[in-house]
Amino acid sequence: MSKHSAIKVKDLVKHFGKDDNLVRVIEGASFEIQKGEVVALIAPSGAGKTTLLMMIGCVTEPTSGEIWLGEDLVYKNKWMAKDTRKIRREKIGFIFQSHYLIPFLNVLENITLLPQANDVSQKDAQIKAMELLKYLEIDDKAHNMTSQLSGGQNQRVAIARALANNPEIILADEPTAALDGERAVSVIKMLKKIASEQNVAIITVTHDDRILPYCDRIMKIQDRAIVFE
Ligand SMILES: Nc1ncnc2c1ncn2[C@@H]1O[C@H](COP(=O)(O)OP(=O)(O)OP(=O)(O)O)[C@@H](O)[C@H]1O
Repeated sequence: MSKHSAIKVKDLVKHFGKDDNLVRVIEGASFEIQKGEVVALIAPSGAGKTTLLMMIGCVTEPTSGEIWLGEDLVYKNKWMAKDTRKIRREKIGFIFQSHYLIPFLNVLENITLLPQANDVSQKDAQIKAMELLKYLEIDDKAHNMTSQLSGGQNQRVAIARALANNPEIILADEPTAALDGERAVSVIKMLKKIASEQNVAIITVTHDDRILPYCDRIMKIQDRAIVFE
């Protein structure tokens, strides 16, 4: 396991159902993603992009194989840790197509909710949240309700929320799908900056050709295996 590796997947298999209802989604996928890399994951609908992301994110249990996150073997034919939620909280930030911000909380409260649930004090959570909002250039919106923000601004808040626990890995599922061209590019540029400045590995599922030039590598699911372009 290299020191620079953020994600390593070996012989990963995922099937849903069995017998007549067996769906083979991933068959023997192996790949490695380095810290600081932004990788686009592209494949046709139903090919298994979300399933792959959710296995790496310790949400969906694989059928077999190995998953390493940094130096930790988190899955080897079974979850290796008793508490997969803890791994998720400590190592991973998720960003989705719909930002899933809570409409009746302001921007700052949305970002500090999870760290506070993880026993970070309100003061420390707010200091970190303000740092992130400054970094993402929306600190002037800290006390606004999310309903008062544009789609692109809300997606930045969702990025700040994903970063609030200092994750080693960000998993993004079509983070720019709801945005127009300029805002989509601004969000991917932001992710690229985070990856290189904070040494975070980012996998982003996308159907959006506009963001591919900003990614370091393009990963595809082809014949149930992973290939790089
Ligand atoms: N819980 C489940 N039970 C059974 N089959 C499932 C389940 N979740 C996903 N699948 C199947 O696994 C395959 C991959 O689904 P997945 O959602 O990962 O694809 P995707 O590439 O993300 O698709 P899209 O681009 O449409 O979001 C599909 O055939 C889907 O029907």
